[in-house]
Amino acid sequence: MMAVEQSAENEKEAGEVDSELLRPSRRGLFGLLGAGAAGLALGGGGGAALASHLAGGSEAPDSGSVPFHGAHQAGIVTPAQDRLHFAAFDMVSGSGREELIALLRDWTSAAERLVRGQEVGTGIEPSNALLPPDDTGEATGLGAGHLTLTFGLGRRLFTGREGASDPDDPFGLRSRLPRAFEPLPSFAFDLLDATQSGGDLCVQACADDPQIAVHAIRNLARIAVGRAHLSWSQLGFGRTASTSRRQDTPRNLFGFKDGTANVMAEDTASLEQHIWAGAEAPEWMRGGSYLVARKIQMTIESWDRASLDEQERIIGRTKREGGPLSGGAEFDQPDFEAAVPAGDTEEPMIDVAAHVRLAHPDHNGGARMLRRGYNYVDGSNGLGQLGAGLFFISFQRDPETFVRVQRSLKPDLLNEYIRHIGSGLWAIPAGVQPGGFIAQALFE
Ligand SMILES: C=CC1=C(C)c2cc3[nH]c(cc4nc(cc5[nH]c(cc1n2)c(C)c5CCC(=O)O)C(CCC(=O)O)=C4C)c(C)c3C=C
Ligand SMILES: [Fe+2]
Repeated sequence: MMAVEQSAENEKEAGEVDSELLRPSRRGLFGLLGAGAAGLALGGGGGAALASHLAGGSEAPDSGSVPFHGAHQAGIVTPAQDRLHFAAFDMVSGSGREELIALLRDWTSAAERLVRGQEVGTGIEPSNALLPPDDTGEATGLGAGHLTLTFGLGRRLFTGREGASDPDDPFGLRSRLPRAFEPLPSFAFDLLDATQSGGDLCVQACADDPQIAVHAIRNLARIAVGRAHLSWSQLGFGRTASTSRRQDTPRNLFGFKDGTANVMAEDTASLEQHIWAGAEAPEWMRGGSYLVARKIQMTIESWDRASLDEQERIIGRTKREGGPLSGGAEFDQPDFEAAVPAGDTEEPMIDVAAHVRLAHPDHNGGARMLRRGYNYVDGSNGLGQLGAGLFFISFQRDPETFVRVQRSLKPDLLNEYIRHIGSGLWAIPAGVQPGGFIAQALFE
């Protein structure tokens, strides 16, 4: 026990120890000797930890690490980190069930290390210097940065390629398709770009540091080579939702607080009711969820020319405090019946086409989702306009929730300033157990 603590203590400084191996300082040497001594006292275990150090990894999680294993995948109710790298992958044609399972196993092993702030595989030093290192190295020394990796399965894995002649069931999953996993319909005003939509698999990498999230996707893409390829990805730089009451509400690129009325981690009853798939779902999906991603371009230059009154009318909340226009503070309930006299008649304080009215559960049969989106800026278009917007992500027990809310946003005043340009829907299987792999129950 003492020896385990000792090796864990040493491993806390794994990044330091690794670099110190190349240029051993007194402190580095002492750390290694300490680990070595502990290894001798322990026998195999401590020795393995030292061997792991020498191989460029550490076995103890970094203090900023979020556990990978659990009943649900991390990265849903985890307090939203500030950085995103979202990636969609397509299985290479000709690959089948065996390749898919092998890929999910390999991604699991890599993810278990990455979220602990460890290098993948044998790290940045290969066993043979003539070979490329297993890990690309740019996150070495950065720690875990609260990295979460959330894996999703696209509908095509179950249904086969569109237009392919029956029986096209390359992954043997046709009979496992959940009833709720219907494709998203097209919505009014959609201007979707196929090169930024869909995918057989998705990985949502969130972290405190963009380099950690980018490193994770890059290394998962390398591991996938020959089985799946990266089809598109999106960087996000500022969370646009809180997923815990402990977090302050952030702002989107329209400058409004976003994520106020979200389903929060502390609200376990709402999570059970609205976010986690339950008895209605096949067993492998229970405890999972559905992820909808929408890349929504925001015409921020025209928004910036709208008056404050107009901006607040469109959203239905005040810009500074985020309180409902019917009165009260940020977390007070909006009163959609509240009205003010206007000539001979009355005018609702929250416009009939304000975003929060149309998106509110009262307007959608009680439907609720957990929003976890990010701001993005992809550069500019050469006409003085930023390619900027919201990479909207929501988790819900049934994709129908998103469909319902998005349909009710048809008359939304916001639509004049936004365009949906990318879209995807993935089934997010339940969490991974130690020794298991992503979506294991689907293949049993
Ligand atoms: C289909 C779902 C939604 C899309 C797409 C969407 C896009 C979108 N939203 C904002 C800004 C805000 N949204 C706010 C609230 C809000 N939005 C949705 C759903 C979608 N938004 C919901 C369910 C809610 C909560 C409604 C409620 O229960 O009151 C707010 C207000 C603050 C908040 O509660 O988060 C803002 C601001 C933008 C800019 C946008 C597309 C670019
Ligand atoms: Fe919204």
